[in-house]
Amino acid sequence: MPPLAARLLHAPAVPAAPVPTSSARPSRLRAAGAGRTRSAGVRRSALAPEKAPPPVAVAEDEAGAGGGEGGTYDAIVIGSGIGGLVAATQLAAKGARVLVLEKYLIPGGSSGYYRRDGFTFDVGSSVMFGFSDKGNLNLITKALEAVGHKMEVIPDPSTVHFHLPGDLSVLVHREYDDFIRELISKFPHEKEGILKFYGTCWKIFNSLNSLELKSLEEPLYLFGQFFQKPLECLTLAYYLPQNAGDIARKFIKDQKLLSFIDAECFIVSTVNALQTPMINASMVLCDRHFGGINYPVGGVGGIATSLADGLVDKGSEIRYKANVTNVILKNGKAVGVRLSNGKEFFAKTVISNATRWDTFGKLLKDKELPVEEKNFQKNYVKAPSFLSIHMGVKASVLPAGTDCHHFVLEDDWNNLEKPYGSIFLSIPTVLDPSLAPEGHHILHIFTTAGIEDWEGLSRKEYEQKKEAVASEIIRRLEKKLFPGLKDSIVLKEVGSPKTHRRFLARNDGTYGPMPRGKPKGLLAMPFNTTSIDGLYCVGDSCFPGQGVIAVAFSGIMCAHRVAADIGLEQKSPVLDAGLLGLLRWLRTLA
Ligand SMILES: NC(=O)c1ccc[n+]([C@@H]2O[C@H](COP(=O)([O-])OP(=O)(O)OC[C@H]3O[C@@H](n4cnc5c(N)ncnc54)[C@H](O)[C@@H]3O)[C@@H](O)[C@H]2O)c1
Ligand SMILES: CC(C)=CCC/C(C)=C/C=C/C(C)=C/C=C/C(C)=C/C=C/C=C(C)/C=C/C=C(C)/C=C/C=C(\C)CCC=C(C)C
Repeated sequence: MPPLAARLLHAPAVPAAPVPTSSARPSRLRAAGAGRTRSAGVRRSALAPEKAPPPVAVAEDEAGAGGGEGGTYDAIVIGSGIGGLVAATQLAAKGARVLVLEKYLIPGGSSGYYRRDGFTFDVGSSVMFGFSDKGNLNLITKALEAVGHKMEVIPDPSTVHFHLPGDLSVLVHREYDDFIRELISKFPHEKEGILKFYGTCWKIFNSLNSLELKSLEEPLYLFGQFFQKPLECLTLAYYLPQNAGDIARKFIKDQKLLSFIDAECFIVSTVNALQTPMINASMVLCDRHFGGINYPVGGVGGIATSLADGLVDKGSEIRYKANVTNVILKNGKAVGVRLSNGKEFFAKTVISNATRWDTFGKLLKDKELPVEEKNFQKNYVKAPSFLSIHMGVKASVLPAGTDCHHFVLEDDWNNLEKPYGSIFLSIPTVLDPSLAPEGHHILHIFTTAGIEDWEGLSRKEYEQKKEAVASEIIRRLEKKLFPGLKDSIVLKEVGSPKTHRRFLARNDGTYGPMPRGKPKGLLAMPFNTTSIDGLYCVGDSCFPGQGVIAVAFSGIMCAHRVAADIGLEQKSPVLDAGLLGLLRWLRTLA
C-alpha cells in the first residue's frame, strides 16, 4: 500500500528499466541469510536488466505537437495506477479505443517500482492478493489474461507474521487449517468464537467467489446475478452494511483476541475492525488461504508494465509525463482533458484514477462540489499517508527462515492506529532473490504518518526529520526482530507523506478514504459513475476501497459500466435510471 520514497531525492531523469515479466524462476525460498557473496552495487543482468523501456508508449513531451491529435477516443483514463490500467485494459479488450495519460515516467502509481544500485524496490507493499489461478476473485491474474499476459509468481508460504503486545506472535500460514490451529493454540478458550468469526468470513468469500464480477451499477448484470445466485447475492446484500468488528463481537469476548482482529483489519484498511467493512475483511482474510499470496517474479512493478504492454497490444495508447490539469466539460458533460502543456484530448468518456479529492478539488476546481461528493466527504476523510524506508541490507542480518512480511506493534495495543505506532515490513527478496545483488536483502519498512507532521519545514529540517524518524523505526526493528540491523545497511532511502504526494499525485499523500466514524459497511462507498455525465472515477476512492485487488475490482466495474454507456455492452436506460437512483438513495442512508 504505501509507496516509496526515495524518489524525492534521487528521482532519475529516466526511470530504471521496467521489471521483466518473465524470467528464469529463482530458486524457491532460499533460507534467509544464506548467502550470496556479491556486494551491493553489482547488477544482476539476467533477472533485472537495466535496459530502455519497451516502446509501449510515448512521453508526452516527445509526442507530436498540437492539441487533440489522435482523434476522439472512447475513453481517456487519467492516471495509470492499477485501478486506471485495469479499467483501460478491460475496455481495450472489449474493443474500445483508450488513451491513458500518466503524469509520471512509468506506469503503476503506488504499485510501481524503482531501481537503485542493483536493488529493485516495490514502491508500495509487496503483499499481492488476487494473483492465483483459482476461482473468480483472482482479479490481477484475470486483468492480465484479458490482454494476453501472464506473470510467473512465487507462492508465499505465509501472509504476515504478527509481532504484537505481550509477546503475542501469530504467523498467518498459507494453509487455513494451520493458521486456525495456531490462533486457537494462543486463545484455546475462544476456539468456538474463532471458528465462527472466520467461518462467517468464508461464507461471504464463497458468495463473492461464486459471482462473475462486473459492475454493480449495471442492472442487467446485477439482476442476472440475483436470478442465477439468489442465496449468494442475498448473503452479500445482508453483509454489505456491516463491519468486521461487530461480527467479531458476536462470537468473541476476549479483548486481546478482538485486538488481534483489529490488527488483522488494520493492515489492509488502516482502521480497526469496527470500521472495516465485513465484505472487505472477508475478502482478504480468506483469499490469502484460498488463492494464497503470490509474489510476481521480478517485482510488483511488472504487473503495471505488463498491463501497459497489453493495452498497447490491443491498439490503445499510453502517454507518460502527461499531467492532466483539467477535465473539459461541454454542456455539463465531460468531453476531454487538458494537460499542463496546454494540449487537449477528447473522448466519449473520461475516467479519473486520481483520488476523488484530486478529481473534484483540482481537475474540476472551477465547478462547485456536487452534492454526491459533499456526502462522500461527510462520510470519509483522507486516510493517512506513510513514512517509508527502502533499504538494502547484508543478508547475514536475517535469521534463517525469516518470513517475508511482518507487522510489529510492540507494547501497547492503543498505538495501533497512531502515527508511527506500528511497523509494516516486507522482505520480498526472501521470495525473489533476483531483486537484490547477491548476499543482500531488501527491507521495505513503512508506518502510517500524516502530512501535517511534515509541512512547513526547511529543506534541512525536513531531511533531519526524515533521518531521525527512520533511525527510530530501525532501532525498534533492531530491538524486536533483527539485532545488528543498523550496521547491516548498505542502502537506505526514506520517503515522507510529501514524497507520496509529489510522486503519486495523491492529495496529502493519502491512501484513499477512511470512514470518519463507524461506517455502515460499504454502503456509503461510491461506485464509478459520478454526478457529472461522462465522468467516471476508478481506484481506491471508489467501492470497495484501498488495496491492489480492490482497485482492480473497481477497474473491472468501471470498464463494464463505461462499455455499456458507449454501446459496447448491453444496457437498459430505464433500468439504469432506476438502479442508479436506488444506489444514490442507499448511500444517503449511510
Ligand atoms: N499490496 C498492496 O496491497 C498494495 C501495494 C501498492 C499499492 N496498493 C494500493 O493501490 C491503491 C492505489 O491504486 P489506484 O489505482 O487507486 O491509484 P494509484 O495512486 O496507484 O495511481 C494513480 C496514478 O494516477 C496518476 N495521476 C494522478 N493524477 C494525475 C493527473 N492529474 N494526470 C495524470 N496522471 C495522474 C499518478 O501519477 C498515479 O500513477 C492504494 O489504495 C494502495 O492501497 C496496495
Ligand atoms: C448493489 C447492491 C446495493 C447490493 C447487491 C448485493 C451484491 C450482489 C453485492 C456484491 C458485492 C460485491 C461483488 C463486492 C465485492 C467486493 C470486493 C471484491 C472487495 C474486495 C476488497 C479487497 C480489499 C479491501 C483488499 C485490500 C487489500 C489491501 C489494502 C492490502 C494491503 C496490504 C498491505 C498493506 C500489506 C501489509 C504488509 C505488511 C504487513 C508488511
